[in-house]
Amino acid sequence: MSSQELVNLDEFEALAKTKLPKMAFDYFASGSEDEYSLRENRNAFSRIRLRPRILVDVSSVDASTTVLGFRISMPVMVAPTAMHKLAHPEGEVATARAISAADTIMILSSSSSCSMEEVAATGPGVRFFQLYVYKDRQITTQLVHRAEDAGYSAIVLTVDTPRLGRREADLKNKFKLPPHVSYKNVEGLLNVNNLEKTSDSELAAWADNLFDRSLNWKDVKWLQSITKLPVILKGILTVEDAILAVQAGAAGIMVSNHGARQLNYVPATISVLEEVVKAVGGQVPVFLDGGIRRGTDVFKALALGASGVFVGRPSVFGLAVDGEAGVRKVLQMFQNELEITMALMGVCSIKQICRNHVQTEHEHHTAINSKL
Ligand SMILES: Cc1cc2nc3c(=O)[nH]c(=O)nc-3n(C[C@H](O)[C@H](O)[C@H](O)COP(=O)(O)O)c2cc1C
Ligand SMILES: CC(C)CC(=O)C(=O)O
Repeated sequence: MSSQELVNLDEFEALAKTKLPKMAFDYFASGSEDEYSLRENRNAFSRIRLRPRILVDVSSVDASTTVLGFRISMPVMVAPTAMHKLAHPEGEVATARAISAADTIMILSSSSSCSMEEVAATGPGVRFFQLYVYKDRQITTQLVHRAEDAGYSAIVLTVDTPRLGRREADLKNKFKLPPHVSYKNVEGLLNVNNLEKTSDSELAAWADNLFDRSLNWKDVKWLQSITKLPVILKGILTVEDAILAVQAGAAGIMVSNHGARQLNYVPATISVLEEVVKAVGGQVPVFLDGGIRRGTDVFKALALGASGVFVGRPSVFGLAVDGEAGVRKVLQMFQNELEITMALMGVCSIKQICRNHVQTEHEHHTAINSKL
């Protein structure tokens, strides 16, 4: 079946499952431990209702928006996900082409299977570089400078991964990269031959051996001291940390629980978005990822104050199903669903989306109780 026949992301995921080896599919799809947060990332969206306005002239609907000064076709961007060659032989190069064709922003994972230079060489496109801080700060610094040289426009520092969450599927599968897939950005830089086998998952052992667990707020300043690029902090789930992030000079915040792959029992990202926006939204853009699968999800996040959203697994499943064409189709689906949602909500531009367009579960119950 071609990706052109698929009508939603659940179908992409189901088809990806039939195409990929179990070890790869499980790595992409799973969350940590018993996956409470993974289910919540989706379920929390279904608890938010929409309040459409009618009889608005929606003959022209424009979903375009601006992120960090870049004009893009829609407020849906692509989150960093590692190891795209596990999904398709062309890896991140194919993903990058599809994203620039869709005229939106890609965050390239520092753990990509094509190098950041190979991705940059695919042609023009707005790209940010996601950073994991390695114990070896010299190599970390090199990565940041290479990203600058290759034309990346921001550094996205992931702050929720001092260790890898317990992904039981990976442990059971004894996750291991096949010979044709490697951490391209650090190839020849990090000594990976003598890694201590701390876990049955090679990925967890990689993080255990190489990631800098001492990473703390002072390092955000350190990162700013080695780059002129704006620094976005990815993985914030509390108002307290959002305030610290702004104090530390973050140019933006990503409310994210890493696709529910790190700490289980953290809340769904959409359920903490509004309090973070209330605390710091006036100062920096607040983005969200986690469980976005529909145009209506995008709309809900924007109504609760997000400046844009990112999708992780959807682009990987698109890639697995049909390479570059699959990722293009996934992004087209988001654009199309968002535009239809906007029209049915009585909204012609992203700026018109406001808080009154959504009703949370709590508001729904308050409204019912007040009538009793
Ligand atoms: C397979 C996979 C690999 C990921 N790799 C990275 C990574 O290298 N760096 C990072 O900051 N986040 C990584 N993430 C987290 C994503 O950036 C993002 O937060 C998450 O996927 C969003 O949730 P969603 O998949 O429900 O859209 C990864 C997520 C997945 C599913
Ligand atoms: C290489 C890994 C640390 C990538 C990652 O963040 C993930 O699998 O969630």
